[in-house]
Amino acid sequence: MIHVLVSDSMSSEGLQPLLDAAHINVVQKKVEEVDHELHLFDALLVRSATKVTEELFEKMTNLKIVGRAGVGVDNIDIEAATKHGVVVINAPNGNTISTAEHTFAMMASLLRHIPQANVTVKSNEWNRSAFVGTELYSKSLGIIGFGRIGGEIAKRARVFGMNILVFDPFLTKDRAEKIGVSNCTLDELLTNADIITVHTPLIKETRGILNKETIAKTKKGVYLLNCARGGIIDEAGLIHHLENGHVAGAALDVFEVEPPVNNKLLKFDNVIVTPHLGASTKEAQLNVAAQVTQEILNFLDGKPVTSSINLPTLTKELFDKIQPFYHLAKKMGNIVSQCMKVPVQEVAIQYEGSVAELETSFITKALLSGFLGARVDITVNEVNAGMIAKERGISFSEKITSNNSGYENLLEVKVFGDNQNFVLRGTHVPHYGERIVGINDFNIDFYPTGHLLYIQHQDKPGVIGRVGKVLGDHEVNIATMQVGRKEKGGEAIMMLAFDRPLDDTLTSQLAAYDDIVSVKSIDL
Ligand SMILES: NC(=O)C1=CN([C@@H]2O[C@H](COP(=O)(O)OP(=O)(O)OC[C@H]3O[C@@H](n4cnc5c(N)ncnc54)[C@H](O)[C@@H]3O)[C@@H](O)[C@H]2O)C=CC1
Ligand SMILES: O=C(O)C(=O)COP(=O)(O)O
Repeated sequence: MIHVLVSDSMSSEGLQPLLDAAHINVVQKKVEEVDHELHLFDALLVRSATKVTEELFEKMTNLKIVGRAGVGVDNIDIEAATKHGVVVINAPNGNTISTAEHTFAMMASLLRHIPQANVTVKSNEWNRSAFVGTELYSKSLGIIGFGRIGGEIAKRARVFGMNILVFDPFLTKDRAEKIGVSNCTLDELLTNADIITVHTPLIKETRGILNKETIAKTKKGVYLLNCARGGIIDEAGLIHHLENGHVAGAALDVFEVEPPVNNKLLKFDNVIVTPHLGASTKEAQLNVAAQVTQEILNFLDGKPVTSSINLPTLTKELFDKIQPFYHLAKKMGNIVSQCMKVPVQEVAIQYEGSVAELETSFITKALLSGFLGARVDITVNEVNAGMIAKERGISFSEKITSNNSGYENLLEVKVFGDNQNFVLRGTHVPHYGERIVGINDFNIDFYPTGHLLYIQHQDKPGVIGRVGKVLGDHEVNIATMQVGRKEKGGEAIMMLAFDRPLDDTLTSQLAAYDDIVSVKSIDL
């Protein structure tokens, strides 16, 4: 008998195939209610309420798979799941429409003061002049984060006669053209939008993307919406601009702390709120429950799953052989992604030497997952990297070459982006480890780990000394340093490694020097 625990409320229609399976025992109870039987369960199904922690994995010793009936997996400790050998799956597109519709409903409500007016009429007031609204028609809607939900909102906004401004650094020209929107810079969006809505994942780059400083750049009287994740709009910054009257109103479905406790935002008349209801429709709940149910059934049946977000199931023998290249490829993808912060159309990987005899498709996916990992909400891995690349309009290819560049094995990745290409070469030396041996046309040799600084500069006396002095003046210790050049006095590169991350002011200071062409900080 297989035991499945469903610990958050879920559509029973969606769960039906699991409930019908004779060999599966489904228990619909909260984790706390089955504390003494946790070791029995093979599968766990959750929404956002259950916190799937390391401690829970330790108690659920028989657990093989966690299914998240929704998109965000921030309530699941993915690293712990992977460590415990538990596959985590989600339902990435089951609630897209519902969340887009909820955002739209919030936008209309905000501009027409519907929640506030509703309260007064029910309190026997009839004050029409207090609730004069604003039309959506011909207003500019700024969408920050143009993935599944952002794209659906744009379609609806167009029908309402709105102008659409999009900011998404990873949106390719092709996809933008297909949907009929044009990408702009964040500043262009901030200064031109009448209404701004955020639909990015909550990651380092997007936490507080709207804050005291960025909101100050918006039009006076701007409306702001967050139906993605609490923290993408910095709550303190929003409060500041509500108090000074710069922001005309805000609609929030999500909060930095949920449920909100003593949150000042709830005190503003021009802030309307819902309790994280984006995905709460019958349809979305049926979709997400049915999707994870099917995936769990496939998985328990030994069939492949399509929306796994952590490690795939690999035989140990195969994994042992490709493990060194897996780690190298992942880091190479990550380095390229951090050096190419522009939309990318193509990733081409080439294998040379002994690595070409292994399961290269898996290594290609590892490289892609390293590349995409910094750009999307869900944890990208070898299982879903190809699918996500395709969704983002990024094509990828792999080629085995008979070239002999002198290395026992060599991986080369070429990335083609908007007006910019990048080439990185890496090798794995047994008993010595991973090495990056080439960047664009330059030969170099460094260990890809920790905090790195990649500097393109002119090969002139004093440049290296100046870099050393700036870092020294800031008490930054250089752990290792490699330089490469093509010809005397021409273009050159430096790769420096540090024991701690560098702050942005330091990289900007270095980038300002005449003979320094670019400075990119890389964290692995
Ligand atoms: N309120 C609710 O109940 C729900 C909230 N969500 C949240 O909505 C968010 C978006 O979901 P999807 O559209 O399905 O995800 P998605 O992954 O399809 O789209 C996210 C987009 O954000 C972009 N992005 C990444 N970093 C960025 C940056 N620094 N600046 C601007 N754009 C950036 C990505 O390129 C991508 O296009 C997720 O965080 C999800 O958790 C999702 C469903 C329901
Ligand atoms: O899918 C998501 O990311 C959501 O935020 C929806 O969360 P929920 O399942 O409604 O608790």
